[in-house]
Amino acid sequence: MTTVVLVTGANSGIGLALCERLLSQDVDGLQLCLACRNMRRAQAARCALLTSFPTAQVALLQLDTSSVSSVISAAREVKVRYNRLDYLYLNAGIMPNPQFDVKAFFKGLFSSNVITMFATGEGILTQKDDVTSEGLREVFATNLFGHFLLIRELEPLLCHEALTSQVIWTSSSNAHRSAFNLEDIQHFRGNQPYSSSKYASDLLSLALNTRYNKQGLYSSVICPGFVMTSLTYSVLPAFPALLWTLLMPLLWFIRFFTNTFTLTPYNGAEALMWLFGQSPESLDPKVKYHSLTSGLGNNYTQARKMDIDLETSEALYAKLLQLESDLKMKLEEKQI
Ligand SMILES: NC(=O)C1=CN([C@@H]2O[C@H](COP(=O)(O)OP(=O)(O)OC[C@H]3O[C@@H](n4cnc5c(N)ncnc54)[C@H](OP(=O)(O)O)[C@@H]3O)[C@@H](O)[C@H]2O)C=CC1
Ligand SMILES: CC(C)CCC[C@@H](C)[C@H]1CC[C@H]2C3=C(CC[C@]12C)[C@@]1(C)CCC(=O)C[C@@H]1CC3
Repeated sequence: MTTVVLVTGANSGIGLALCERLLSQDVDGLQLCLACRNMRRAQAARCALLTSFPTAQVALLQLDTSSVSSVISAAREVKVRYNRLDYLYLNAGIMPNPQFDVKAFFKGLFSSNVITMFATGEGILTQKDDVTSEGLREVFATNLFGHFLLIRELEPLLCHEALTSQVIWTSSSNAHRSAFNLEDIQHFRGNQPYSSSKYASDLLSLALNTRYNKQGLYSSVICPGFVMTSLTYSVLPAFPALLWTLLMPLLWFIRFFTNTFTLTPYNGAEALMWLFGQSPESLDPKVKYHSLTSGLGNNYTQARKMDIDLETSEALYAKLLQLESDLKMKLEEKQI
C-alpha cells in the first residue's frame, strides 16, 4: 500500500514542518510530493528532509497557486505521476504588504478584547493587494482560487468509490465573515484580502463536503495558531528576526493567556498531523481544527465551530465555478 500526500507551500514554515512530522511518523509507503513555486527553495527543503530521512520518497512539483496555467500544468503532471491522491494539504499562502495599526494595537492592549486581538489579529492588520498577470487579485488567487482549481483538476485522483481522500486547508483565526463579501469575492474593494480569502476557504471547504463526500472526498480546515514564520515576520518589518528571538520569553509568557501562540512551525502543524490520523467520515464539516499549545508547551488539537452557513458556501461555489469557466475560456482563446 502507498499513501500519496501532496503539500502546497512545502518549502518553508508550517508546510515544511508538516513534511518533517509526516516523515518522522514512518508511515508505510509514504510518497510525499512538495508542490512549490520556488524550485531552488524546494530543492533545499527536499535535501534537508532527505538528510534526516535518507530512505524517504520525496518528490518535487513546480506549482504557483496564483497562476491558472501553472495550476493546470501541475495537475496534469500529478495525474501522470500518481494514480491516486490520499491527502492534499492546501497550505500555500501569502499576506502581502501587511500594515500594522500601532494605535489600534495599544488601544486593544488596554481593552477587554486583548485576548481576541492576540488570538486573531482582529482590528490591527490590513494589507495592500496586487493583481496577477491573469487579472486576479493576488491574495485571492494564491490562497483560495488556485487551490480550488487544483482540486477540480485533480478530481479523478481524489474521487474514488472505494477509497477516501482528504483535502486539508491551512486557514486562520484571522478569517472573519465581516471581511468577506459575496458580491466581491476577490476583495477588490476592501483592505483585508487575507482575512477574506481565509473566510472563503472555510466556506469552500463546507461546499466541497456537500458536493464530494458521496464520491469519497472530504475537506477540512485548520488554524495553526500564531506561528513565527516569514509570513508573520513581515507584519513588523522594522523588527529583524533577531528582535523576534529576543521577544520569545514575552511570547511564551503570553501563551499562558492564549494557547493560540503555538509559535513554532512544528507546533503549528499539530492539527494538520492530527487530521492525518483521523477517519474523514468522523470529521465535522462546520468546525475548524485548531493547533494549540498550552502554557507548559504541550500541543493539542481542538475543534471550534465556524461562523459559516450552507447558503453562502453554495453561492461562493457557484461564483468560483463561473470564474473557472471564464478563465479557462480566456486561456483557450490565447492558445488558439
Ligand atoms: N504563520 C502564522 O501565524 C499563520 C499562518 N497561516 C497560514 O499558514 C500557511 C503557511 O504559512 P507560513 O508557514 O506561516 O508562512 P511561509 O511564508 O513560511 O510559507 C508560505 C508558503 O507558501 C508558499 N507560497 C506563497 N505563494 C505561493 C504561490 N503563489 N504558489 C505556491 N506556493 C506559494 C511559499 O513559497 P515561496 O517560498 O515560493 O514564497 C511558502 O512555502 C499560509 O496559508 C498562512 O496563511 C495561518 C494562520 C497563522
Ligand atoms: C511584539 C509582540 C509582543 C506582539 C506582537 C503583536 C502582533 C504583531 C501579533 C499579535 C497576534 C498576531 C497574529 C498574526 C500576526 C501577528 C500578530 C498580529 C496573524 C494575523 C498572522 C496571520 C494569521 O493567519 C493569523 C495570525 C493571528 C495572530
